[in-house]
Amino acid sequence: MAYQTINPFTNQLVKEYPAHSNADVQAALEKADALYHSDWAKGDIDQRLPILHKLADLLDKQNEELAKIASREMGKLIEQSRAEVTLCAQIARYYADHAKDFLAPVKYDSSLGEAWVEHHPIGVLMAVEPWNFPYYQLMRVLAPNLAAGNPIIVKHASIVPHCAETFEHLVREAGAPEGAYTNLFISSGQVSAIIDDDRVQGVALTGSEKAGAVVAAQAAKKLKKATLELGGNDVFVVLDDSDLQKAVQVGVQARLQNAGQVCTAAKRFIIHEKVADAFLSQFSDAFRQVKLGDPLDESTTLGPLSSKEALETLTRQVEEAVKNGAKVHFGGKPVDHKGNFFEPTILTHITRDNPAYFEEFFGPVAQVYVVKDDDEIVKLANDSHYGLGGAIFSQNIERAKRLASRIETGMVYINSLTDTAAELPFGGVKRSGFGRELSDLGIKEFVNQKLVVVSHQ
Ligand SMILES: NC(=O)C1=CN([C@@H]2O[C@H](COP(=O)(O)OP(=O)(O)OC[C@H]3O[C@@H](n4cnc5c(N)ncnc54)[C@H](O)[C@@H]3O)[C@@H](O)[C@H]2O)C=CC1
Ligand SMILES: CCCCCC(=O)O
Repeated sequence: MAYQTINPFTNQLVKEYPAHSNADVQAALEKADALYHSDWAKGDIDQRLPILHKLADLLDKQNEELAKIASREMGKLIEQSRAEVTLCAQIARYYADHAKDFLAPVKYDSSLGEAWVEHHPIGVLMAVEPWNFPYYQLMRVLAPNLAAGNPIIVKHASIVPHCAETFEHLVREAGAPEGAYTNLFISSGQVSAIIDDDRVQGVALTGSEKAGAVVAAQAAKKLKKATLELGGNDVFVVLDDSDLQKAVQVGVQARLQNAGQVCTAAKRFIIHEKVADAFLSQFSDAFRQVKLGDPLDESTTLGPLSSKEALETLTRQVEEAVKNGAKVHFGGKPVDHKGNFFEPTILTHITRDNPAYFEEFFGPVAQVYVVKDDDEIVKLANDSHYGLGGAIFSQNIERAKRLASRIETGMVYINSLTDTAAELPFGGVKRSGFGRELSDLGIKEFVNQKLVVVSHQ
């Protein structure tokens, strides 16, 4: 697995990073485990939280430089890369300000005596992260666990090594001791060996269902906890009583942000039959306005996919969908360009026997389904192997809330795209994974919630 920076807009190799050896892995494990057994990890949380404040300040100060590194390495529009760096600073500050309260002892009334639950770090964690939010995915694991005292060893995606290395340098510059956060350019086999190591107590993975299944099994074999943030095939429901203009405008953003490479992107558009024609017409018009180009050019509205392989996969998926009966309402093809561009695309008439019906399209390809009532919406939304997020547009909030409760996902947003914020839990069900990141839930995934009881006897 070569760690390479290849600019997705030019497909030019920029830099190759040397892989870390098994000796490097052992050294990282020794440093992380030694830190876990030190007062830094097990002692007062107040010695760790200033690092997160400093990290947030560094992210804000270096936002433009960090954003350019990400846009050049994985193709995200520069404005979206800036927003990602800002979001990372917000997550760092959130845990700097709230972790102490989240991890404070919780008293329990009990007939057995004075009882409370303490929160202790459990040890070294292995994080395995994807390229699509090259900094945010790392911060989602680092911030809560640095506050809690769990050292992190991370394997980032092989196509974003510059982001990976830069993030590690920032964490050290913020004052984190050696062993608190270590980035390793390693293979899947080396990840497996790390998970197997008795000094590692848990695994956090964000990525594909395939990677999640393999890594979670490796963790389970050694009875280690895992959190998995995997793929999604999220619905974007537009009801007959929605603000259609807003639904179209948000729908375009929800499908095309990050060139559609978002686990919680809107992928299955479920439109009430009364507004289907109007929605499709306005949605197509909006796709027609899209400007493909260099992600660093502020006027670009659709950048390239992250890699040649991602473009080949998406092209194959669309071809297969059409072969099995889908209709191309708009777009449908890769763009003849040196970069990895795919046209903004709308597919309709996807029947349940079409493989596309159950597939996630990790790119600017919208599947549109037309339904007649709310029961059909719920049936269609839940007829999926995934259960990550979802969005419902309606001006009848009570109706939307009822639908939100019936949709089998980990998150539902009403009159908004499926978003994320430090203070809100993120995660899904079914093959979208398990566990939650961010909020008060995220910081408790890898702590020992330890009961202490002082008997009255
Ligand atoms: N839930 C989410 O936020 C994301 C989900 N995805 C899903 O992943 C798919 C492909 O994106 P990729 O980044 O290529 O996902 P991927 O699952 O191939 O890679 C994610 C991370 O897992 C690592 N990995 C893969 N197989 C592994 C193994 N056997 N052992 C250890 N590590 C392994 C990769 O090197 C990378 O660091 C997308 O189609 C989407 O479904 C991708 C990005 C984000
Ligand atoms: C803005 C939403 C972030 C989703 C991160 C993901 O694709 O895993």
